[in-house]
Amino acid sequence: MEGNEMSVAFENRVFNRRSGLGGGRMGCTLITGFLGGGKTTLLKHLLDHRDDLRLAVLVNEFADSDVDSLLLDSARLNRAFNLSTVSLTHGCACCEVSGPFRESLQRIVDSKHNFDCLLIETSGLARPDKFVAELKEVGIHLDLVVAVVDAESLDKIIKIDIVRKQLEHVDIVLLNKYAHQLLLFHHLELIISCRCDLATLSQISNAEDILEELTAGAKVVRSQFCKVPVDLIIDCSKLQALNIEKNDESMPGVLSHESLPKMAFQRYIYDNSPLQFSSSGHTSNQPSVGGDSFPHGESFSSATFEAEVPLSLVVFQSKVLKSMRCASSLIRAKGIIWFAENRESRFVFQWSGLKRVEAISGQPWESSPKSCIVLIGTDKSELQTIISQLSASANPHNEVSSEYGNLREHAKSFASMVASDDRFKEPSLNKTPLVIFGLKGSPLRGVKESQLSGALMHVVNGKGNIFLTATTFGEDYNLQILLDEKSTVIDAWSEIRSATSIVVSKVRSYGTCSLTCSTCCSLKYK
Ligand SMILES: Nc1nc2c(ncn2[C@@H]2O[C@H](COP(=O)(O)OP(=O)(O)OP(=O)(O)O)[C@@H](O)[C@H]2O)c(=O)[nH]1
Repeated sequence: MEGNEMSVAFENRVFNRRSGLGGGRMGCTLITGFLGGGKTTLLKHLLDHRDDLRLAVLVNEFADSDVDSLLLDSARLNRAFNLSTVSLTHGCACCEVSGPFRESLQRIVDSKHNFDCLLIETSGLARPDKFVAELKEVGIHLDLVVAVVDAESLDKIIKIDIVRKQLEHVDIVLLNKYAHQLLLFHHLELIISCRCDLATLSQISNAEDILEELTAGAKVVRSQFCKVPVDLIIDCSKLQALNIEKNDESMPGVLSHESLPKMAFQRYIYDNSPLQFSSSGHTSNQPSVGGDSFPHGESFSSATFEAEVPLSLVVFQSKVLKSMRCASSLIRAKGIIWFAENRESRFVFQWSGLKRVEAISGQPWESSPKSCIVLIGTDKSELQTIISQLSASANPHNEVSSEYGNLREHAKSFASMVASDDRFKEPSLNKTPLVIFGLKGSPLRGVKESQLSGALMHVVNGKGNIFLTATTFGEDYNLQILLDEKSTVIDAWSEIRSATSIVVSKVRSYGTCSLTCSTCCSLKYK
């Protein structure tokens, strides 16, 4: 597929139809914000908590890939809610896809589904103003522009021109990756998770100062994982409550489609050995990184890596992550990974904000497994290096490394160290050299295993010396570590232990458990 990927999902629920929220008129919310702030997280939250709202969803991706629909799991949504997906290609939505974008809007307007609200997620590098003009053309009334902002990194990214532009005309800003301390009084569990989250109080107040200056009176709402009331984002009646009037004319439609340079994006498809990369219809033996200079004052490039053979986790953590950490211009990476060491699981890989890295698997493959990773940055050569390392990690013979004998020995001794620490659950080893382990939760204290182990993963991966992946199945949340030849077991264990102390001390500082609970006591939370 060429060009930009935009998907339109139509919810086709024929039961319980109501008239649209705005007295028969379909509402429309535009979700904007820089790369990695949490727009897709907000969309997921809205879809999961929409009750009987009939939503049309339109997602725009900067890169030449449908990775966002993979991350949103639109295949599952389509099946569960009878959604249909339409792909729109070619270019960045704010510049080049006005034709397909308008066609999609028209389909929504003409559809018999009587949608309550259209949600549009712009790409993290899009200016919202062009969308506004297109909406106006097809007669869709824009109710709200919501920006999702990474509270931890706002002071760094605010220097980027597009970030400032995105915030100029918003009604609501979700200052994300933080949860307010007052939640303590509602539910202990939330205060604990907030204390394990990313932004500090000083980063929050700094971000609020920046937003006050830039957004001219937008309502700023602190959030964690974008967990805000759905009607804040969707219910048009909220507009009155917030005293916000959206006038389409207030958004400057300054971008002229014709005057903008054409944006070309390339994708790389790993096609077995010898390496072949195809990019926008042309094939080359040399990987090269796509993306022209960005027409909004910054120069961003994107590259997509795809492989239909599994990637070696050993190589991924020793080479790919290393090259990502060395790439100072890498801003965002995301995608789905098929690891040779854990073939049944589909890992969602995320690199965002201040180099936060996670790889979490919760679902088996629903179609043929493959990896698809999108990279966005400002230096093409750095993206190229990462692409080369990704290619090197592809395991065309689909075989598990012959070195696994040694790695298994490492795994066994690491597992015995974990087993000796009573803050951890009993570790296990599977047939690959992965050690599966995790922190104990405390149900009486309202501390879930997933919160503690998730926080541990962020602390450890944030430091960058070792790499933890995670698998989730319902309430179960397990971490996984693969100790390759370079990482010594003792160093890895000492790093995990000190990160555990950080995570546990946060719980101890803020928890107020008055129960005599053996789990808490054994976790030393008191
Ligand atoms: N710790 C933490 N992580 C968060 C929070 N909200 C989102 N994330 C993580 O941040 C990463 C990026 O979130 P996305 O929702 O994909 O961000 P996005 O704005 O859609 O990113 P682009 O599509 O690249 O523009 C993911 O790993 C999320 O799980 C939060 O409140 N706290």
